[in-house]
Amino acid sequence: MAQAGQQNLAHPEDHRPRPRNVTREEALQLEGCRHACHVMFYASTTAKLFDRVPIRYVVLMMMRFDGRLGFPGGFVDARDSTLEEGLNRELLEELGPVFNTLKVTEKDYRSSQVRELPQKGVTHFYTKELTLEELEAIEREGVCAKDHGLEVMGLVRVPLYTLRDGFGGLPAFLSNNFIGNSKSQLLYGLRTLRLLREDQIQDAMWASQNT
Ligand SMILES: O=c1[nH]cnc2c1ncn2[C@@H]1O[C@H](COP(=O)(O)OP(=O)(O)O)[C@@H](O)[C@H]1O
Repeated sequence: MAQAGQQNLAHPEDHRPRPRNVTREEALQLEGCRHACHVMFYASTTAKLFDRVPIRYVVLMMMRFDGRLGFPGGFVDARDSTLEEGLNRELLEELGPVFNTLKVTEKDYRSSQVRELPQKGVTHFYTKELTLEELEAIEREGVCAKDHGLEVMGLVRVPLYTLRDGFGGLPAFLSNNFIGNSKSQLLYGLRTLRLLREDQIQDAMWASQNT
């Protein structure tokens, strides 16, 4: 799986080592590091905001217990025989009973990144397209999940449009605080799945940083 395109968004004056892309096989051979898996669920929609602005895709992230945005998922541990088993276990805890039947599989795997600090760890990223009905079932049943109101404060939809003021929508969303490399994973997902064009992504990033 090609790994190009997932960029590290560290501040230019931040001299900490950047996370680096590795293949799944390389990642699994690394010793002494924890593995975490996260997934971006998305679904296409014909809905329009104010009957005018096409939503195009519903992309799910979540507000975490620490006030930062991230994707559903978490650490894989010794209980789990595969990365996907660990991810599906986390999804059941965070998002609830839908994940007794809906499963993320190896074919949904997209990329892995290793970071050295504060401690060595690997984050594996998955994307999975759902029907709008499946995605809405996750949103509805999420309130019944074990972690709801604790580790998960709520699911949020990522606005992919930019409003006429040039900031509302995706640029404003990108100005939030994101956990780890989840912002870079979001942009990577939007880019590689072609949910947005490259110029739309660049414009939104520019507006987010300069407005
Ligand atoms: O959406 C994400 N993308 C990438 N890394 C993340 C994301 N959410 C959390 N992390 C990182 O993954 C690791 C596991 O955190 P998380 O809070 O998901 O696990 P847990 O629920 O098992 O405690 C931490 O190092 C955290 O910084």
